[in-house]
Amino acid sequence: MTTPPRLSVRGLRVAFGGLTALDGVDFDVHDGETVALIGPNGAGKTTAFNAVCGLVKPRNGTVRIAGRPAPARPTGLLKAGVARTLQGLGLFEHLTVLENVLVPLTSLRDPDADAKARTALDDLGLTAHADRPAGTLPYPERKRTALARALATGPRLLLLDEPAGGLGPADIDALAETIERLDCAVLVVEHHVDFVMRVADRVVVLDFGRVIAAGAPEAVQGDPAVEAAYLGLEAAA
Ligand SMILES: Nc1ncnc2c1ncn2[C@@H]1O[C@H](COP(=O)(O)OP(=O)(O)OP(=O)(O)O)[C@@H](O)[C@H]1O
Repeated sequence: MTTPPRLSVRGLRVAFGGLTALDGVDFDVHDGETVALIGPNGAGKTTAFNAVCGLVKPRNGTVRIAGRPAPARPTGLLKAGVARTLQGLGLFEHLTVLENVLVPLTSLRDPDADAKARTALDDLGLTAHADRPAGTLPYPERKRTALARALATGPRLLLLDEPAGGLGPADIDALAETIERLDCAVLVVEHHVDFVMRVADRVVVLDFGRVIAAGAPEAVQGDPAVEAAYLGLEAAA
C-alpha cells in the first residue's frame, strides 16, 4: 500500500456569498517536500491556506492529513502534527518570547515543553530575547518567534502564510536557510518570487480560484499562462 500524502486537498470549493474564491482546487504535499502556493492578489491563496487550517469551511472538497480528514480545531491540528504561522503572527504581545513558544506545547501537555521551546528559540537565534515581551521586539524577531512557536511542536506538516512578507534580504536569506533545513512537509503561501524559487520543490499556481499550473519552480516560471497571470505582471511592475 502506498503512503498517503502528508496533505491532500481535493476538489476544494469555497464561496463567500456570491463570490467563488476557490473552484475545484487539488494539490498534495508529501513528506519532506516544500510546496509553494502562489498567484496574483485575490487568486485564493489565503483562502486555500485557511481551508487547510480549518479557518474557512469549504462548500465542497476534502482536506486530508496523512489520509485522515483534517481536524478543524487548533489543538486537533497540533495533535495531527500540523503547525502554522499566520500573516498577522498572532503572538501574545504581553507574554515573553519563551511564553509564546510554550503556548502550543502546553496545550499538547508536552512533558518536555520547556526544553523543546528553548531548543526552538536557540535554532532561530532568539535565546537572548527569551524573557522579553514579544510585543517589544522588532518585526523580524517577532516573526521568528511565531516560526519558533510552530517549529517547537515538531510538526510533520508546517503551514506558512507569507513568511517572507515584511522582511529584508538578510532575514529572508536566513528564513530560506531555516526552511531548507526542515525535513517535514511544508506548504507556503508567498508573494516573494525569488524566495519561492529558492525554497520550493514544487509550485502550485492559483488564478481566480483555480490551479492554472503546478510543477517544478523552473517549469512553472516559464509557463506562459503563469507569466500572463502572475510572474509577467510581477516582472512588469
Ligand atoms: N472573508 C471573506 N469574505 C468575502 N470575500 C473574501 C473573504 N476572504 C477572501 N475573500 C475574497 O476571496 C478571493 C480570494 O481571496 P484570498 O485572500 O484567498 O486571495 P489571495 O490569493 O490570498 O490574495 P492576496 O495575495 O491579496 O493575499 C478574493 O476575491 C477576496 O476578496
